[in-house]
Amino acid sequence: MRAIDPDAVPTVLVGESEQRQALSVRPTLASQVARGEAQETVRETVERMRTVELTIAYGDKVAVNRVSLTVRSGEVLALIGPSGCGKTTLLRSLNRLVELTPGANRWGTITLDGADIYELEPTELRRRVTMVFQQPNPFPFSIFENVAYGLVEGGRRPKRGSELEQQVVTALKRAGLYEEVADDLGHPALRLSGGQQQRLCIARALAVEPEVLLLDEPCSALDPISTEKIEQLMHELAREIAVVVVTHNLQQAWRVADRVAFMYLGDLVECGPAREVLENPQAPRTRDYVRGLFG
Ligand SMILES: Nc1ncnc2c1ncn2[C@@H]1O[C@H](COP(=O)(O)OP(=O)(O)OP(=O)(O)O)[C@@H](O)[C@H]1O
Repeated sequence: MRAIDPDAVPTVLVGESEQRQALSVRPTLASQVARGEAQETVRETVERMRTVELTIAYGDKVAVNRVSLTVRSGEVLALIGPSGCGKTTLLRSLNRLVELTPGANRWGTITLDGADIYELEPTELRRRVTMVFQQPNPFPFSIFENVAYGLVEGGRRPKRGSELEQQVVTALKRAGLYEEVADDLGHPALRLSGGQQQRLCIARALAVEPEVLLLDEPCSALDPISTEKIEQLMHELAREIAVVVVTHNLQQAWRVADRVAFMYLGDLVECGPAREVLENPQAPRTRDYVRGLFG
C-alpha cells in the first residue's frame, strides 16, 4: 500500500509522446488494413477531455497517480497495463462514477471541452460521457425499451412516438445491431446472445448522443466473432466521438487503438501512437510488458 506523496514524480514519458501526437493522424483498424480490406486513412483528432495531475485514492491506497492525459474525438485510446494498475479507476473518473465508491478521493483536474467536470451536473456529464461495462447489462425489458430507456434516463426522450422510434432505430444502427433485430424490436433483451446484448448496451449508451464513450473491457465476456464486431464498431464510432477502452488484451489494443496509454502501479508510464508504444516502447517497463515479461 502506497501513501499519497504529492511530491512524487511519476515515471511519465507522456509529455514528449503527447506532443508528437498533437499532429496526430489515425490509421484504420489495423486488422482490416492487414487483411487488405481497408486503406490507411488520416483523420483529424480534436481534444475533448484532459486530466491534469489526476490522483485518485481509495482511502490511503493510491490507484491513479498524477496522471495527465488527453482524450480526443477521431481516435480510440486504449488504456493498458497489468491487473490493478488503475485503468478502470482512471476510466471511471472521466464521468465521475468513481466518486460513487465510498472512500474514493480525487486530486487534480479533469475537463470536458475545457470545462471542469466537477462544475457540471453529474447526470449531464454522464450523458455526454457514457460508459459500457465489462459484462453486458441490459434491462429485463424488450430491445426497444432498453434503448428508449437510455433516452429517458439521459433526459432526451422525444415527445412524439415516431421520433422516439426513429431515435431508437438510429442508435441500434450505430451500434451495428439493427439488421439482426429489426424484425422484432419487442424481443426480450435477455434472450439475445452475449455479443448482441453488449451491442444493445452500446446502443443504449449512444442513444443520448455522447461525446465520449468509455468501454471497460467490453469484449472480455464475448466470443471471437462478437469481439470482432465490437472492435469494428469502436473503430467506426471513433469517426464521430472519442472512444476510450480499457483492455488487458494487447492484441486488442493493437487491433483497435490509435493511441495507447500504458499504466503501472497507478502511474501513466507511456502514452503515444499505438504503433510506437506497442512496437517500439521507450520506457523499460512498457517494453517488458509488451514483450510479455509480466502481466
Ligand atoms: N473500491 C475499491 N476500494 C479499495 N481499493 C480499490 C477499489 N477499487 C480498486 N481498488 C484498488 O485500486 C487499484 C487499481 O484498481 P483498478 O481496478 O482501477 O485497476 P485495473 O488496472 O483496472 O485492474 P484490473 O485490470 O484487474 O481490472 C488496485 O490496487 C485495486 O485493488
